[in-house]
Amino acid sequence: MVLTVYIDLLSQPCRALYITLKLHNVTFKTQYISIEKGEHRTSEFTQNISRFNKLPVIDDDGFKLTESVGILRYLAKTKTIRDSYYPQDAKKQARVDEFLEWHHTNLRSLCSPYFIRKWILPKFFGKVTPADKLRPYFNQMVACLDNMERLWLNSDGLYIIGDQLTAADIWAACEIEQLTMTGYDPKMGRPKLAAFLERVRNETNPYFDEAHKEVYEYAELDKKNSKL
Ligand SMILES: N[C@@H](CCC(=O)N[C@@H](CS)C(=O)NCC(=O)O)C(=O)O
Repeated sequence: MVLTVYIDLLSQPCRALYITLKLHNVTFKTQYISIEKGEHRTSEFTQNISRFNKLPVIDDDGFKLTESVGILRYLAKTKTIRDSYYPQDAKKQARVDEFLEWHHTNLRSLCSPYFIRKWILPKFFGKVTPADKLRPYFNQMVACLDNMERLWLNSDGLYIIGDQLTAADIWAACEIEQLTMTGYDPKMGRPKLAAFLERVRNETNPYFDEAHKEVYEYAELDKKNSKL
């Protein structure tokens, strides 16, 4: 049975997984689930797909798995994933994992709270967070992006780890790119981050743009609306 992937491309880990699969020519069937419409919270989803009610989820011939990084590691063992992308050598793999772990407790934990309050809650649920309540979330996102610039992109390498694209770059770029939907430009004042994002996009296109189609459309729309 062909690998089935349950995703919503407005979700960062879903985009990272989608790009990974496309980059490696893995055959898969996409099952789009709308988080906005609550399709991940139906009893059918809970019973048959995932009790965690989160995306992405894969179903590989009846083997269902959640957590994008866990899925990446499973794919690296069961499909043809380039060694440079998720290396099998213990030390090289540990470097990619080092970033992926940092990502979850930093980029994701410190940037998405602002993204959720500034964009998701008003857009989909009509819940507006007052500016003074938003400020601490904004500040923690800015500090985290500064750390990305200062701590991870401070070497002469082209990517987060050396000169070759790894999964770390995709997980990072997908997280950072979505912040543009809030009207904030993460590249501004961060030249290394700007060059990095451009490089990742160029290296992985057309898949990066395919995955980010809705993100770009919303970012453009919000830019226009904020000018009105
Ligand atoms: N750590 C998980 C995160 C999964 C996650 O939080 N997915 C979000 C979308 S980005 C989701 O499904 N949210 C739906 C909800 O919480 O209701 C991963 O990397 O896969």
